[in-house]
Amino acid sequence: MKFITGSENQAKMRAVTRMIERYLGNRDISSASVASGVSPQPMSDEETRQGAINRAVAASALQEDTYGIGLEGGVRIIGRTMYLCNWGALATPDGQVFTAAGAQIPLPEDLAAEIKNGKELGDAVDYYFKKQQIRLSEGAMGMLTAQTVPRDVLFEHIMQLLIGQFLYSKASS
Ligand SMILES: O=P(O)(O)OP(=O)(O)OP(=O)(O)OC[C@H]1O[C@@H](n2cnc3c(O)ncnc32)[C@H](O)[C@@H]1O
Ligand SMILES: [Mg+2]
Repeated sequence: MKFITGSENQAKMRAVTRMIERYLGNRDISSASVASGVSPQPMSDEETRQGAINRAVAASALQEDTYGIGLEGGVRIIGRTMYLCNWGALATPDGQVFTAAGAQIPLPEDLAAEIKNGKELGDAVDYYFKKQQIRLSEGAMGMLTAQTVPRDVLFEHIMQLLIGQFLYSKASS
């Protein structure tokens, strides 16, 4: 079983590697930058989910007999509140695609306003917290939860949901 993650982001790679090793054992896992096919800053659950699916399918297509993983971050608005949203997808070599979403929390109003003005969340978060490259470490989720849920842990949960559905489908087929 060979896996390619459709991103070079270290927070995503940490989550993928840890969860595959935990549930599927020692596997060949690599990463490659692939197109998400959606905007750099997805603005809805639909768009974020599609980005994850596109990355997973593109990563799976890079090599023969390879599973592709796509993880995508975005925001979505409910009423007057903007929430962080994250989606993941696992594409199998035979064309199945599993999807799962992560937990969501509201963004502070100032941060939401920056994103509504066209700023990417990654840049807006660095500016807001006066820190560099937060998206590669604890992420907005980690900063806004006093580090109780850093970005890699959020992605680990999504990976558990993807691997779990995959194992269930294999067991029940
Ligand atoms: O290299 P890739 O895989 O593209 O990783 P990324 O950090 O850009 O992550 P996404 O494209 O999945 O996320 C879309 C945008 O939202 C930002 N983002 C998403 N979740 C974030 C988080 O928890 N903390 C900081 N930025 C986040 C991210 O930096 C992008 O600007
Ligand atoms: Mg990106």
